[in-house]
Amino acid sequence: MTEQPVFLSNDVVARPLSYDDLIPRLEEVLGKFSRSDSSDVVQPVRSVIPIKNHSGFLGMMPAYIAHEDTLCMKMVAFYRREENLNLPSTQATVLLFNPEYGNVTVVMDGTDITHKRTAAVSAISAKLLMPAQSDVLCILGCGHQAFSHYEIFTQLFSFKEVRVWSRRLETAERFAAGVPGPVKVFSSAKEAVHGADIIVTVTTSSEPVLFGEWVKPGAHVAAVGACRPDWRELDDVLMRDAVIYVDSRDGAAVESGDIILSGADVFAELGEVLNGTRPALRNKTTVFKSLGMGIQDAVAAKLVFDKWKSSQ
Ligand SMILES: NC(=O)C1=CN([C@@H]2O[C@H](COP(=O)(O)OP(=O)(O)OC[C@H]3O[C@@H](n4cnc5c(N)ncnc54)[C@H](O)[C@@H]3O)[C@@H](O)[C@H]2O)C=CC1
Ligand SMILES: O=C(O)C1=NCCCC1
Repeated sequence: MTEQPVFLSNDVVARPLSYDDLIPRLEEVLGKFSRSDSSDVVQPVRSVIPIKNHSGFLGMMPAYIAHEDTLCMKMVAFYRREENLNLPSTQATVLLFNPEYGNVTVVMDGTDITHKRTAAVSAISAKLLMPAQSDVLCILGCGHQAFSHYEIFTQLFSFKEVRVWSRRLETAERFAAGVPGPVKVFSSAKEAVHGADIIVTVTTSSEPVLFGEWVKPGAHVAAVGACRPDWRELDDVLMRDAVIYVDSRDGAAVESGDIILSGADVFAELGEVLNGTRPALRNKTTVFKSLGMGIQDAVAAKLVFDKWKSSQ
């Protein structure tokens, strides 16, 4: 009944977690989350405490998915890392519980889960909201999330051009050398963004890095960084002019500086678009403001554990 929990290291977690498995599961759970009549999915807004001495935060992300009886908690520490490139900006651990007894059955490194489920949700937003003809992908920020976003976006879609920019040119050059396909490195974000159909922002910046006046009308932006109420990646012009989609309205109202400080209205949750209760306004400039959700980690962790068990 209360056996010792299994520990799965990041190598073990990363192997079985494929985007092909992840995307349909994420679409399903996002849809359920956004149904007002559904009690199948329980997930409060993340509770976050500051780690004052280290410019960091610790987020607790519990989730319960009743129909598959998955009880999960991710704990994620994240930091503002403008200066110190040798320290990680995000560290996550995922726990799976036995829902009947309440004991922890599995402890997993949450690194790969966090990289892949975040990129997969951005890709879902792009599938729904990017212009029908999307030739140019631009990624601002060249860290871990940039790699996972590059991986899934180039797997799912065909771009004629992939562009990158980061605060430091050498980081962008290292990124370009580390991915399998051709990438154009830019030393200016404005030039990188010019004419792009999809823009992914994956920086640890707390100030805007993307400005509305640079963005091509009709483009889609997946905004992944700036997960604190006083942090920004996007300026007021973009937030005012674009149609804003989020993963969770409740989360966005509490955690997203881009939404709170610009006063922008949220048009829809991604789950509402997946359910067909709100439209995907593909012809307009759209922003998907991602904050991350415990249910996303729960479905990813369940996939990993089921595959691991069947391989034993
Ligand atoms: N929405 C979600 O579900 C999730 C969001 N995140 C957030 O995504 C962002 C990226 O995460 P990682 O790739 O893991 O971080 P990372 O530390 O690996 O990479 C961050 C990148 O941003 C660049 N950068 C830092 N400050 C900048 C500035 N002022 N202007 C432009 N570029 C700057 C760095 O040079 C680096 O290339 C973070 O803000 C993180 O908190 C992370 C996980 C999940
Ligand atoms: O959902 C997550 O995981 C994270 N969200 C925002 C900040 C870092 C991790």
